[in-house]
Amino acid sequence: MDAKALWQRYQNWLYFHEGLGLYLDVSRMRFDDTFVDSLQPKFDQAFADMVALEKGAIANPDENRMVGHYWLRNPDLAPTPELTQEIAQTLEQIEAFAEKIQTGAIHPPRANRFTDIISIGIGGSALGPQFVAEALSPDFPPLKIHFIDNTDPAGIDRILTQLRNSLASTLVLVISKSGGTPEPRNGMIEVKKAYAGQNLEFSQYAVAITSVDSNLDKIAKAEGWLARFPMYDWVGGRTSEMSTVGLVPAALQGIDIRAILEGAKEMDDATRVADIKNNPAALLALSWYYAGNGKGEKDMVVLPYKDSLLLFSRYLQQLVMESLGKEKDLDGNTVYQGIAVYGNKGSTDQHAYVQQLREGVPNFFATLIEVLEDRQSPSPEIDPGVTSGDYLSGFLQGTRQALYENHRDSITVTIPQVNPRTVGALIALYERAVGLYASLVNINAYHQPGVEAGKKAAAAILDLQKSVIEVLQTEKSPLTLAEIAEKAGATEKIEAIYIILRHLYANQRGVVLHGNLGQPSSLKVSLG
Ligand SMILES: O=P(O)(O)OC[C@H]1O[C@](O)(CO)[C@@H](O)[C@@H]1O
Repeated sequence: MDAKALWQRYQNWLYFHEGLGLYLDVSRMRFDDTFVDSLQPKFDQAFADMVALEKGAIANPDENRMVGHYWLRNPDLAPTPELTQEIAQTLEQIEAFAEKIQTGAIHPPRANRFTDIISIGIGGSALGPQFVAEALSPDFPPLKIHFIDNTDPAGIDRILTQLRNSLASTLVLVISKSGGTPEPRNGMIEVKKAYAGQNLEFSQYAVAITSVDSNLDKIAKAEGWLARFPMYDWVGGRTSEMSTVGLVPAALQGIDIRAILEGAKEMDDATRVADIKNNPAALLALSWYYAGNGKGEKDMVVLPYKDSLLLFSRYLQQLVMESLGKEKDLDGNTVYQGIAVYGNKGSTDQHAYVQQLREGVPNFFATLIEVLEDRQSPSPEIDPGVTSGDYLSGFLQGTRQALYENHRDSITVTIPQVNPRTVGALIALYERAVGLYASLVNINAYHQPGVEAGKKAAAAILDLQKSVIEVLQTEKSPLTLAEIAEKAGATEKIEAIYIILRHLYANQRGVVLHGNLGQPSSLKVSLG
């Protein structure tokens, strides 16, 4: 396409949201009008599905749940007056709590105010809060947030060591919708022990964000924690940033949560429009469908050209991949759907993997995120008439152009600045795009059956570990792996037993391995 035609295509397809100052450019996705027309019936269905979802249909049939994250930013849309009221009241409670914490009206027993937060949670109970903290937390927040988002002992130690001298003024948020996920549970237990180690009464520092009557909720209630905030079954983990999960940590850091909600609401209004060309989420879904042939054949590389948006790709990874990565469609057919997402930030990645994007295997499409405002103050000149921001902007355009010239497609999302409104709008944009795309490919975007399989397998390994220890406790002489497996009634699990024992041995957990560690059949095992 010559320059003139390309400029025309750019103008034809450019989407602009005036209120948010947000642009979306899909002109560098090479679909033609015939392709767009061919998808119109699927889009008609997708728009209709979305209307039903917003009205409270059971859009997550396997779990028999409504899907209501859109109500969080516009409570009047909730299907019952009770829900509308509950959403509004919870928001007020969050704000009141944050204010009391920040002013010291609620303070820890041995300090006049809280200075830090440990946020314990995983997946949707961590990624949104992490993304928002990185994007929006002020340089000197009223409370500084630290995350424990795994069951890695060294990772937990790192946070607890950093906070060793300020634990007495550190608030702990335990965030888990189900209230039973092992990683946050382990984190909570370890953190609780650390507080006990400093003679601090954990309940006076702890806040639970979880479903009413979950295991976590019961513990928090029984122990009299500082506060409990409800999480709703009609909000999925990966779409929970605008529920208590995201809003409590954000408010505590002094982030304007009403502005996040407002930005999301404005975007929700824009993405409700049943017209592909005038709906930015539909334009994204169309582009994704085009890029991957409706089968996820191309990966989505997300490159925000702004350091504070670094975690956007990680956030999107869960939103997109946990929602769209499905074996079965809604009719039970095996479809193996999904879109792989990765990325960090521009122009940093220019010096890492953009070489492959430009010249290597063409198995992706890029999403470039542009932020118009360089910084909040005037920029010094690096060269005469040129600033660092000009370089960043130039690198973005350069990458977009270089990719296009080599037949690599890209989408560009442009926002005026990174602020609570635009961050809320970005989240809402992608939530809706995922929902629409799921309808286009006829899958349930709101369940995650695959994760359960991994959780079950992990639980089975921990059960096996118990059986192996029991076998070793009843045997006086060292045993081979085969003997242990047989006595544990798990001959087919000998490899897992070897890996369990190697881990216990490496951590001085009372297991001794004699023989060549690299030759499992030579090993004899005993309790030391
Ligand atoms: O908030 P919870 O219930 O601890 O779950 C954490 C995460 O685990 C998952 O259920 C599975 O990975 C995610 O969907 C969820 O965000």
